[in-house]
Amino acid sequence: MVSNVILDIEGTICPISFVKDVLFPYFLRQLPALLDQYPYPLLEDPSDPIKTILRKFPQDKTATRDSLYTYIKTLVDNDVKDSVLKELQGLIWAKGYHEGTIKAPLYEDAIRAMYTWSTRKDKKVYIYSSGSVQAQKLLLQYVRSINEPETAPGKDLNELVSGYFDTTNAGPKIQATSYSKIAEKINSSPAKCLFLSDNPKEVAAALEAGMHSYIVVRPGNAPVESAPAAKISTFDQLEL
Ligand SMILES: CSCCC(=O)C(=O)COP(=O)(O)O
Ligand SMILES: [Mg+2]
Repeated sequence: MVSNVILDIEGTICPISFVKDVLFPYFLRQLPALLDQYPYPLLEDPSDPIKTILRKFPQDKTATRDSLYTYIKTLVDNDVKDSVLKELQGLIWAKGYHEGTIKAPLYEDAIRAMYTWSTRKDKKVYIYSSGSVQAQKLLLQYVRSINEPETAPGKDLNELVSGYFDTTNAGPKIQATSYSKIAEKINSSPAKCLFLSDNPKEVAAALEAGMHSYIVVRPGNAPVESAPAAKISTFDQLEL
């Protein structure tokens, strides 16, 4: 029996287009002004959280403002799941979410299932995304159903989630050991966990760790050629 449902975010509970067309462009618009406020090379300053993150990028990239900008932009343009980039993005997106500029459109079946599972005594919902834990919490704090207008009042779904995992606290999403670690952290055997993701490599890693897993197919996702597991197109197909 499945006791823990672990959800990927992009391409699973929300469209990839929200990340590519809303979140990434918002981040890139804020980036020049953010980098302009510092002298280079970046020196240590524990009192400044942004500078502290920027200094985690490779030292040769932080030598000048332009080399740092080019490096970060290249990571974003290539959708590199770099943990320092993800930490920085979480910090920048916070402004957009809190100001009301950004609201995350979630698939209606995903919202419904999260409510249903989290209110059952025998189920818990977790998140595992390449986005930082801070970015995950923000995204779930400002949610609208994908079928509602952008002006719809936001819902906060964080109370439905029992824990958040990213590449920093669990490890890379395409490695089986990350899923074993998550199971251990939530005091569960992998056999009692179900992982849902759009990425077949992530699904293969979860299966290797002994979890149940399905590939989630949503409009706009990359076509899945060789599938390591069955595909679902809505969470309504799951009988848990
Ligand atoms: C949750 S933060 C925004 C999405 C993001 O940056 C990302 O890399 C999502 O990757 P996922 O593992 O959820 O497919
Ligand atoms: Mg995904």
